[in-house]
Amino acid sequence: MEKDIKEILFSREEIEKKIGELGNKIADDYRGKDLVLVGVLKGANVFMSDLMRKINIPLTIDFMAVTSYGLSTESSGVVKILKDLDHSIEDKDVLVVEDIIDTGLTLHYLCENLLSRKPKSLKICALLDKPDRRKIDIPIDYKGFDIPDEFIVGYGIDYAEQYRNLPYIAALKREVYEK
Ligand SMILES: O=P(O)(O)OC[C@H]1O[C@H](OP(=O)(O)OP(=O)(O)O)[C@H](O)[C@@H]1O
Ligand code: HPA
Ligand SMILES: [Mg+2]
Repeated sequence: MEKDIKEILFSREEIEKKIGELGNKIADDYRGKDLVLVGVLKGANVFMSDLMRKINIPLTIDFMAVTSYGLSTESSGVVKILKDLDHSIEDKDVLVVEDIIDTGLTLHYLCENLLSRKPKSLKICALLDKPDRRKIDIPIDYKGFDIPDEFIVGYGIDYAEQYRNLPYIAALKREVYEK
């Protein structure tokens, strides 16, 4: 896997430090509320499991699985729901946990869908923000890092379902996906 990596953008240690800061902020803001973390599978799986252990207040978790990239580096523009939430979010304080916001199409679609279920509040926590490629504006309430316009892998994030198990966040060499 390492031979396909162009550059490591954030090390395991940098990610851990940032998630500690995000977790503290979220715990302060949601103390006394009915917090539900909604993880967006599969990409946010690793981020979600580290983040929730840094939010030191009572909370519940749930997951949705959506996909729009498939085996490509370009969004198909069609967001497909593969798995829905297990529980109702009506009157809950929902925080969507996402690994990366690129075009914004996935979260735009997801937030519209979640808002129709009448949560008390809906906010977004994203580890990575790639603003150069945005097609739809998405307000990010809790953000980890800004990233350049490169195709990213690692720490849960894939190219064609590979590289999710890298412990760091990296840019993939162009030659790997421009064949
Ligand atoms: O802002 P966007 O351009 O919509 O891209 C961001 C989304 O794309 C990726 O998911 P993907 O569709 O690859 O599914 P996955 O999480 O299973 O990898 C990523 O995990 C985000 O959910
Ligand atoms: O840079 C990316 N890498 C992997 N998956 C993605 N989905 C949107 N952007 C990306
Ligand atoms: Mg993907």
